Amino acid sequence: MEELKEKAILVSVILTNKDKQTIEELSELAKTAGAGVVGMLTQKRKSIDKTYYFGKGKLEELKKLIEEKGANLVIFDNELSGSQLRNIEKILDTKVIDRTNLILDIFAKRAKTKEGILQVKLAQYKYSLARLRGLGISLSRLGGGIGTRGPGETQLETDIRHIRRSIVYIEKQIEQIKKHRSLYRKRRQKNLVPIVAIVGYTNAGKSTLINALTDANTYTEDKLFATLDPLARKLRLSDNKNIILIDTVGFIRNLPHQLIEAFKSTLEEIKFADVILNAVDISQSNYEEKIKVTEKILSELDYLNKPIITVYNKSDLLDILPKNTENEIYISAKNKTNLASLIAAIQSMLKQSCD
Ligand SMILES: Nc1nc2c(ncn2[C@@H]2O[C@H](COP(=O)(O)OP(=O)(O)OP(=O)(O)O)[C@@H](O)[C@H]2O)c(=O)[nH]1
Ligand SMILES: [Mg+2]
Repeated sequence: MEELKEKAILVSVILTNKDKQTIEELSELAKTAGAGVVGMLTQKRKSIDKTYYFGKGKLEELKKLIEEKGANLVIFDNELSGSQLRNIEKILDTKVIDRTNLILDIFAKRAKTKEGILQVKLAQYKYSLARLRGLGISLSRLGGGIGTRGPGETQLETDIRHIRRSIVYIEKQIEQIKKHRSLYRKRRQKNLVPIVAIVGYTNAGKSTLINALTDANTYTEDKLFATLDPLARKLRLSDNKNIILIDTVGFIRNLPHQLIEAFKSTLEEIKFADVILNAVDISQSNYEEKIKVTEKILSELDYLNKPIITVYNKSDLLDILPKNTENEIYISAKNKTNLASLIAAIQSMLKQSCD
């Protein structure tokens, strides 16, 4: 029997001209999370409405669209505050979530290892805490003092306390796992095996590439965030030297900061890389923007000073294959095209960084 899907309407408030393509990505995210997209609504605005995020007229239009399409979920491309979520939900009488929550949900579904699960939980708790705190402020603004201390507020306080305690508990567990991880790393470093980390926008083909280069059987899928946990695989080069290839979680524009925070220990694997491969899906028209997103996240993590090879993947979908340069290699991980050039580029980059 087919799974009963949530029927979602996507809403995007466009504040700048650059925001155009994000609703398509939101649609991919919604599908990855298992929702069916039944409608889309966009609005251009100069500024954000504090109470409803966007205009009230548009909100009425959205309500009609929900009825018309029989939708039971509304997903906002923009990040909403706790009180905005609540206000919109009240008017629409339908579940409302924002992009951050959607991404967190996908991560929660994908997480398999203990560390992955803990990291996602941590991010989700931090997300909830921020939303609840916002509500706390808006509730206390309703007047404060006698009469406003209803059971609702008490419940809110209990919830906040519970979440805070859970956060501390999870952080301790993650710290423990981190220690184990660094032991492994030290052992690897002792063996002086160079590390090559594959990073890049989600769905660029990172896991396919690691599979093509080694006999790893990493999970790949034409969905966003197929990989959450870093996977290390040994690759023996022609000179009989080994390198370690590391697959990493995919990046996305406006990656929720709670997730970057929570996944810092996983992303730390990149810190110990000798060379970074930035995998890019060259078949996408906006691939340059995606390179920038990856570079921005790398720079936020302070890893941009490492030698980087840009690996233009999916070049089988191009009509003409552009020429490789020293740090730009065109490959097809799927067809295993040009992998020898990529390995040669890695070797030469490693040599340079050792000299
Ligand atoms: N045409 C073509 N498709 C490819 C190529 N490499 C990967 N793909 C497809 O692109 C999709 C994503 O591949 P993955 O390897 O899962 O991508 P990823 O970067 O690991 O994605 P996340 O783990 O979600 O961040 C899959 O459907 C692959 O089959 C390629 O060289 N050519
Ligand atoms: Mg992957």
